[in-house]
Amino acid sequence: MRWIVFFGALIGSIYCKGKFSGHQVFQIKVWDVNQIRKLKELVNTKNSKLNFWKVPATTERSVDVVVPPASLKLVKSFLESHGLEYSVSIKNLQDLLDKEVKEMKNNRRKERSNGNFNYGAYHTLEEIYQEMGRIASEYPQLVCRLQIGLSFEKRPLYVLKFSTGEGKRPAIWLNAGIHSREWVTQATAIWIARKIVSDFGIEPNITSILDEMDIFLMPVANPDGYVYSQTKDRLWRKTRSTTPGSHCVGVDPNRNWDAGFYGKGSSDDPCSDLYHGPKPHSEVEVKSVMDFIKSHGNFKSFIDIHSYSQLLMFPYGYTCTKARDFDELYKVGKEAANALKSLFGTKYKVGAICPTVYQASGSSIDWAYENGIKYAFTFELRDTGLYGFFLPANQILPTAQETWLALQVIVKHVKDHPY
Ligand SMILES: CC(C)C[C@H](C(=O)O)[C@H](C)S
Ligand SMILES: [Zn+2]
Repeated sequence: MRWIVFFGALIGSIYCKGKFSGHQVFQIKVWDVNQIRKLKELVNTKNSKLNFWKVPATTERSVDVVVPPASLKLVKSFLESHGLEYSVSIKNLQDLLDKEVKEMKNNRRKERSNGNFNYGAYHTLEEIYQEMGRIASEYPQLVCRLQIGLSFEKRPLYVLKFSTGEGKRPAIWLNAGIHSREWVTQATAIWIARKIVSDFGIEPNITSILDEMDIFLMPVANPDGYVYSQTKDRLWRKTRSTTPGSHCVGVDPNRNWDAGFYGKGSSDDPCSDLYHGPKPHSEVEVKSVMDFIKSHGNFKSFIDIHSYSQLLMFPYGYTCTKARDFDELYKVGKEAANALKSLFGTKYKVGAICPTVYQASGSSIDWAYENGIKYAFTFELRDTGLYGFFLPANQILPTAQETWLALQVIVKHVKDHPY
């Protein structure tokens, strides 16, 4: 009898095993270009089922890769045989996932009983959309929740507009969650929404900015992907659109913009996480933002919030040629990174995308910059790989608070340097 129970439990555990059970994250040090070349071989190993969170790019940047249990031996011998130093930053990815799920469930119970939105927790799309609606209804003179379209799976694309005036005033676009698995970005964005309404009229900086400019904030730029990352695959990055002739789903919404589209640093393989899509703005989530910004016609800044690596970057990504405003953007970026660091000492690297990380074609800020929006920046929030996309919820508030300091530097510079 006991054997049956044992096998039942074993099978049960196999079928109930989490998707990431036994998956480890290796952080690989890269010291020279030869090692980068070697690691690129690993990236291109078909069916290795490796999920690269940070791809081999520069010698200043470690490579983070999720290794499934079946590939642990192979990867370790590959690294050791090529003299590549590595550490195991996450011993069992499933443990972090289980913790996240448990914390979200506990938090949901608390919020249902006390009716408050806990900004230090991760939320579902529905909860974030509800909080956006609540903020708009609490401060109707200052903010409204706009719908700029529907996602591929017909979910609303909501934006909060903060404005104290009429017409098409000079405006700033704050984008978050374009890559669904980067959960700290959606959480940071909804915290910023609450911060703006709480501080307006009290804190001089945001008050003076909103006296002259409008802010548009989109906490979840890829809602379908976000729901999928919460219900099916925590590491989902792309949209959920289907590609005729391919069994693979989704387009990388940060390779789908019409700026260097199709170029190096994107992929034409629908199964790649960097798939640029069949044409520029093929993704309704991207086209809706582009159409809104173009029809408005008076945006002066576009800031796209991602995670992770602690970087503050500006154009270009599709080429390593310097942008004409390189010096000014670098200076503003450095000031913003210093402001961020002043709170908890969190260090950010500042630079143009291509030389700082890798060539990335079709990115949002390259499109913005090439369409006359000079102050275009991409943030990569915490951390540098200890937790990566699984940043614990207890780091949401400090991340949001420090990021807000940096954003205020940028937005104040935009206000003080009209063009
Ligand atoms: C502009 C690029 C380098 C940003 C990056 C990406 O889209 O790969 C995100 C941080 S995931
Ligand atoms: Zn991203």
